[in-house]
Amino acid sequence: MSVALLWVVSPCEVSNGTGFLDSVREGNRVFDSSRHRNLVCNERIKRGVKQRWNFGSVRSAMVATPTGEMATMTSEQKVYDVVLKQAALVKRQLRSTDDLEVKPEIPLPGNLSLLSEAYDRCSEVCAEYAKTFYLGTMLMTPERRRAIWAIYVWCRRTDELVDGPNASHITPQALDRWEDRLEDVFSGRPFDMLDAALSDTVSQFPVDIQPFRDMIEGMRMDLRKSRYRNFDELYLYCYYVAGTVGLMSVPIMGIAPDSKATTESVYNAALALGIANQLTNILRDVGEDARRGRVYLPQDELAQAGLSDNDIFAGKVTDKWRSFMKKQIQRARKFFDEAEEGVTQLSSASRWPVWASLLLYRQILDEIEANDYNNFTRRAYVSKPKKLISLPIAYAKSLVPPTRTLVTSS
Ligand SMILES: CC(C)=CCC/C(C)=C/CC/C(C)=C/CC/C(C)=C/[C@@H]1[C@@H](COP(=O)(O)OP(=O)(O)O)[C@]1(C)CC/C=C(\C)CC/C=C(\C)CCC=C(C)C
Ligand SMILES: [Mn+2]
Repeated sequence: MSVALLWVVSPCEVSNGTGFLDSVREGNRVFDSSRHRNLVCNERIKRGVKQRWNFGSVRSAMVATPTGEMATMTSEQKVYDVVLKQAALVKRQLRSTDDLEVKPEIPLPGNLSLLSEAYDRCSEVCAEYAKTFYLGTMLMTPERRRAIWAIYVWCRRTDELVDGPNASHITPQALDRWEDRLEDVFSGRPFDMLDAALSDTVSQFPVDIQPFRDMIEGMRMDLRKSRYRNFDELYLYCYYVAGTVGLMSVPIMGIAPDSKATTESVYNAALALGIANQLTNILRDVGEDARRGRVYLPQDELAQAGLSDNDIFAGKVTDKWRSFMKKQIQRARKFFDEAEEGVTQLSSASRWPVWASLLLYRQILDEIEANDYNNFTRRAYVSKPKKLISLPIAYAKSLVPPTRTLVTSS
C-alpha cells in the first residue's frame, strides 16, 4: 500500500497538471465583528470595527479601524473569517438542496462500479495509514465514511508531498500544479482514481474548496519557512495544515439535527481540534524536526524562557526546558478543551471517531509529561492498552446528546 501511495504522489505525476491557474480568493466583504467570540480580539475589534477587507487570502488580511487607518489582523482573526465563510456556505447549500427542483444526475452503471473501486482504494489507504481512525469511521453511515476516506486520502497525499520520500523534489511549482489539480477535482475533472472519489464527495456534500487550497498553502509555508517568530505565525501554520482538516470534515460528519449550537461555533470547535492536534504533533516531534533543521516553537517564547535554537539542537532537558514545555502543553490542552464542546454537537454516528481521535491525540501530551519532557530523543506515544481503554470511553462520550453549552444563535 505504501508503494501505491508513493506512486500517487510521485513528482512526475504531480507535474502532469495543466498549466498555472492562480487560485481564486475571496474578494471584499463586510464582516460582523459581534460574531467574533471565543477568540483573542485585538483592541480594534473590541472597539467594534464593522468593516474588514481580505486582500486576496488568509495570507494578507487588513482591517480598517473606525478612523480609517489600516492595520493587520491577528492570524486568529483572519482564520475566523474562513470559519464564518464555511459555516455560511454550509447553511446556504443545505437550504438550496432542500429547494432542489432538478433531480440529481443518475450515474451510469459502469461509472458506478469505477467509483466504488475508487472509494475502495481510499478505504485501503486510510486503513493502512490511520488504523484507529479507520475503525471509527466504520460507525458512520456508508456515504459519510467513504467521503471522509476520500478527504483523508487527499490530505495524506498533500502532506506526503512535503513530508514523504519525494519531498526533496517538491518545488513551489509542483504545489501550484497540485492546486490546479485540486481545482479540476472541484470542477468534476479528476486526474486519477483517488481524485475521482474526492470529486464525487465534493459533489455530494457541501464542502468548500478554500480549506483544501489553504492546506496546500501550509505546504508552501513548510517549503519556505523553518522558524516561527511568535505564536501568531505558528497559529496560521497550524490552521493551514490541520485546522483545515476540521473545516473539511464537518460538512461530511454533519451537525446533529437536535443541536442548538450555531454552525459557526461547531466549525470553530473543529478548527480548535485541528490546531490542538497540530500543536501536539509539534511538541511530540521537537527532536525529529530539529534534526531536519526545523523549529516550529515560537521564537519569542523560547527567548522569554531563556532558550534558543541551540538549546534545542543540544537536546538537553533542563528546568528551563521543562517550564517552557509546561506552558506549551497547557496551551495545546486549552485548544482540546475548546474542541470538546463541539464534538457533542456532531451527528450521533460521527461523534465516536472524533472523540476517539481527540482522546488519543490528547494523551500524547500526557506521555510527553511522563517522559519528563524529553521530546528530543524519546517519541511520546500512547501504548496499545491505553488506546484500547480510550475506545469505549470515546464511545460512551459519543452517546451524550447535544447540549446547549455552545453559544447559540440569538
Ligand atoms: C475523525 C477524524 C479525525 C477525521 C479527520 C479525517 C481526516 C480527513 C484526516 C486527515 C489527516 C491528514 C492526513 C492531514 C494532513 C496534514 C497532517 C499530517 C496533519 C496532522 C495530523 C496527524 O497526523 P500524524 O500523526 O500522522 O502526523 P505525521 O504526518 O506523522 O507528522 C495532524 C496533527 C492534524 C490532523 C487534524 C485533524 C485530524 C483535525 C480533526 C478535526 C475534526 C475531524 C473536526 C471534528 C469536529 C468537531 C466539531 C470537533
Ligand atoms: Mn506530517
